[in-house]
Amino acid sequence: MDIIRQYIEQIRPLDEQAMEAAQRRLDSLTKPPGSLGKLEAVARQVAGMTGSYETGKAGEGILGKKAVIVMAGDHGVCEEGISAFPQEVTPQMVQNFLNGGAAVNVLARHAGAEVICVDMGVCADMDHPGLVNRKIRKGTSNMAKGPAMSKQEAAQAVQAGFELVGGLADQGFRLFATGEMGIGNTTASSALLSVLAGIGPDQAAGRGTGIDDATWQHKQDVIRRVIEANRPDPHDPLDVLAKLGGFEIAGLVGVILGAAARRCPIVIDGFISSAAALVAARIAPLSVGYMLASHLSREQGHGKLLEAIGLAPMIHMDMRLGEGTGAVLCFHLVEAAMKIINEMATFESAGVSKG
Ligand SMILES: Cc1cc2ncn([C@H]3O[C@H](COP(=O)(O)O)[C@@H](O)[C@H]3O)c2cc1C
Ligand SMILES: O=C(O)c1cccnc1
Repeated sequence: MDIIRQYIEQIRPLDEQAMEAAQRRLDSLTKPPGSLGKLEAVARQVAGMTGSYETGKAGEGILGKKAVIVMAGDHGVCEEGISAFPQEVTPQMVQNFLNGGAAVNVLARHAGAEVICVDMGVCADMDHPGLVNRKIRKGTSNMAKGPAMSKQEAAQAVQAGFELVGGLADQGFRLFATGEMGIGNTTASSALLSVLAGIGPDQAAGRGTGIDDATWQHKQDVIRRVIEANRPDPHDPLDVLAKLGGFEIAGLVGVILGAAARRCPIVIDGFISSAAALVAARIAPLSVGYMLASHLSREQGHGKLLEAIGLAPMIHMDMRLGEGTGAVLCFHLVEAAMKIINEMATFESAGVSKG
């Protein structure tokens, strides 16, 4: 797909000089070298993304405005009985996001971030002034019987996410998080992990919204059937995404690539967001430099997913919700890291003796 090739070409490696300057600055601050651990690593990485550690001039936040992009879509594979909740919860939760009552809304308000809610393929007619409509189709096809999406639909969803982030960057947004809503999407994400990382469904699939033992075994069988029915090519990430993904997952792939193309940090949420991140990493390996993994979800397989991308999570909070909740929580840490590198006194300015 030509458009995706163009996106890949827009993603540049991290700026090594800016990272070295950040490291020198970190080592000049009034603390033993390296003593702020991952906060220092985050500050250095963000400097590599943006080209300088000297942020804070943008006004709204130390990096600029911040947004969590919550993409929603339904999944045909729900017909197979793989979730503890019915499909109508997807549009009901979208309404909840729009009313400001979901967990991600509360945490986004706490972090001073906007929630951008996007209909990528919800199985209902949604009409609300606050909802971004990028609906590809009302729900994917049942991937236990054939491809979830056509390759063209998957590319269209990636394009929607990429363009959305570009538009937000034009409005001064500089720090992004991924979020999603879609009953059944842990099944799609587990199937993506299984094929892209070569892990059996018994290791790749977790309990999602909280299924019992029998349903968990059944979910693994469904994933085996899904892979058998589609035979995706593990070396063709767009093929895997189209056959086993979802509209919201494909949209998030575009969001991640779009943030990387704009040299903005993209904080990755839990299991489903990380499945999108793995697809993005396989499409454009340089995009990994712009990713910050937020938390380690309780969902089985999340650790392996992050390992396959080469990311380490910032926090362990025993969360397993999605929506972008863990990622938004980590906005505080990313901003804290940038404040440390910009605002701390140096040994010289504070007159503190070096060791
Ligand atoms: C009320 C409610 C709110 C949610 N917010 C996120 N999810 C999470 O659960 C779903 C995935 O789990 P599964 O694959 O088992 O269906 C996704 O929508 C995910 O975002 C929710 C689920 C529910 C029930
Ligand atoms: O980690 C997640 O994102 C997750 C886990 C279970 C259910 N929904 C989301």
